[in-house]
Amino acid sequence: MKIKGKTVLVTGSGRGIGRSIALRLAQDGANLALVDMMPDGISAVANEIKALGGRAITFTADVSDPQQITAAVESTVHELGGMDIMINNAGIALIGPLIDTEPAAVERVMRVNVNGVLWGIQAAARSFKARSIPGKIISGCSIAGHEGYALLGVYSATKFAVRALTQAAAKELASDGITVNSYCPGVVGTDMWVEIDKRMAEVTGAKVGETYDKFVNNIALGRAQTPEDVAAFVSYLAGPDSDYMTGQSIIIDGGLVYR
Ligand SMILES: NC(=O)C1=CN([C@@H]2O[C@H](COP(=O)(O)OP(=O)(O)OC[C@H]3O[C@@H](n4cnc5c(N)ncnc54)[C@H](O)[C@@H]3O)[C@@H](O)[C@H]2O)C=CC1
Ligand SMILES: CC(=O)C(C)=O
Repeated sequence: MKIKGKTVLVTGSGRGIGRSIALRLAQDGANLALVDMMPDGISAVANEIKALGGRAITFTADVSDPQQITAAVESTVHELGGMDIMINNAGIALIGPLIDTEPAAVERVMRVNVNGVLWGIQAAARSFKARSIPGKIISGCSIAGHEGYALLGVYSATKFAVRALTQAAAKELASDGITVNSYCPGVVGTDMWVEIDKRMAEVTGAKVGETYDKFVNNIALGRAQTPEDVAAFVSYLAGPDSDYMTGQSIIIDGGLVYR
């Protein structure tokens, strides 16, 4: 209950990792603003939070549009009486060989994974500074932000960029008492990995399920990561025990990438 009474905005919280983060932080006592491009998921998650006795509001917004994400932050402050923690979780995958990658596909993944995180950092930092509060900004990175993966090359580049933004924002915002960190999961069994596995099968000729199994078999702890594993770490990043940490993109992957 270390974040009881705090207000948290989580992007991409209609399913997968974002949904688990929202539920975990609601259990920790936070009020939630749920943001996603798809309205149905966040509305279901809001109902789950309310059933737990928590408070949640929803905004359908595209993180790649700075106006939409700024509006979501401002409405959260207005409707919930504040916003203390921003979680830039929304992201999309792009799977395929670099030599075949089309400009439009690169632009799309950059707009969501890189620009989306930048606009989220910007909107949150402006809001924290305007209200003179020591907020926390937490973004979704990946093991692919520490190692470039074959057939996930552009996606990996976007996650390296998230690490760079995390470091630069931490340096720029430290004097305002704002901390900026990222979480770097490994192989989490969400819809994103269903898509990665399916597309990898199309590109490499592997059977459906084979690529996922190959990745999971390399995890030292012997199992795929659950969204709840990620949410437990984000709970630490959102709480006061991480107050002295800033500029870090921390791997939590069950033992797959060692840095
Ligand atoms: N699944 C995995 O193994 C890993 C995922 N990650 C990262 O964690 C984050 C969440 O991943 P998952 O939950 O697996 O993905 P997911 O695909 O299951 O869920 C992503 C959510 O984000 C929303 N979203 C996508 N684009 C959006 C946009 N432009 N604006 C607003 N919402 C948008 C989707 O509607 C969806 O609800 C992503 O940043 C991903 O790159 C990092 C490492 C591993
Ligand atoms: C989706 C993702 O980030 C990986 C490396 O699995």
